[in-house]
Amino acid sequence: MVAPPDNDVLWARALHFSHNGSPALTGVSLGVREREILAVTGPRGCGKTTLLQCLSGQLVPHQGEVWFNSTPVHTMGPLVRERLRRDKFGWIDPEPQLVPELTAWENAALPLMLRGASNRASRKAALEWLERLDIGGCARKRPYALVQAERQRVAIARALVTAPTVLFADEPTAPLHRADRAHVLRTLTTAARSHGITVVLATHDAEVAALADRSVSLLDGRRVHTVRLPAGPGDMTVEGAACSLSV
Ligand SMILES: Nc1ncnc2c1ncn2[C@@H]1O[C@H](COP(=O)(O)OP(=O)(O)OP(=O)(O)O)[C@@H](O)[C@H]1O
Repeated sequence: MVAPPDNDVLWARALHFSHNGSPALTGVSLGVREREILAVTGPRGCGKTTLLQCLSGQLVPHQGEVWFNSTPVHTMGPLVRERLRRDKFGWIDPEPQLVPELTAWENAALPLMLRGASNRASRKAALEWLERLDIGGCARKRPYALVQAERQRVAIARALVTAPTVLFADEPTAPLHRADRAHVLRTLTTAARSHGITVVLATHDAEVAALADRSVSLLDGRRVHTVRLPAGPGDMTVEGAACSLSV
C-alpha cells in the first residue's frame, strides 16, 4: 500500500465495485483536495453514487484503495468505518430521509445530540443552519407538514450541522425546483467554503457541476476526460485512446 499525496483529503486508487455481479466501478482513481468542491458528473447509472459510497466508507470496494488523509478506509472494520462516517463525514441523499416524529430543528440537531452535545447547543446550531437555508420559520414543524423542498433543506442542515471534514452530496438538489436549486446550491457551496468543508458532489446536471472547483466525469464505471470543443457539436469524451462525441 502506498500512502496518498499529502494535499489530498481523500484519495482512491483503482476502485472496482459490482452490485450483485453487475460492475458499477471498473478501476476508478481520483484525489480530492482539502477544501475543494469536486463534482462527480456523468449520465444516470455511470457509477456516481457507488463511487461516493466507496469514498465515504459505506461500501467497501472489491478491489482498490480508499484513503482519508493518511488513514486507509478500505481496510477498516465496520465499527471504525461507522465512527469515521459519524465524526468526519456528512451525507446528503437525493431524497430527504427525516425522522417523522421529530421537528425540523430536532432532525437537523440529531447528529450533534448523537455526539453528546447539549440540547441547548444542538438546538442553537440547528436553528442557525435552518435560518441560513431560509427555513427558520419551519423549525417547529414535523416532516409531514413540510413540502419536499423544505424537507431537503432540513436534510442539508443536518448534514452541515457538525461542520464535517467532507460532505458527500448525492444529487442534493434533485427534488428542488430550478429557482430553489440555485439558491440551495449557493448556500451549500458558500457554507462549505466559509467552514473549510470539502465537498464531493454527484450530479448529472451541468449547471450544478459548474458551481464546483473541479469536475471528474464517469462513464460506465470508468473515468473519462471531457474536452469542450471551441465550436462544434458538443463535448468530446475521451477515454484512453477511444473517443466519442457526447451531445
Ligand atoms: N443496489 C444495487 N443493486 C444492483 N445494481 C445496482 C445497485 N445500485 C446501483 N446499481 C447499478 O450499478 C450501476 C451504477 O449505479 P449508480 O447508482 O452508482 O450510478 P449513478 O451514476 O449514481 O446513477 P443515478 O444518477 O441513476 O443514481 C448502475 O448500472 C446501477 O443500475
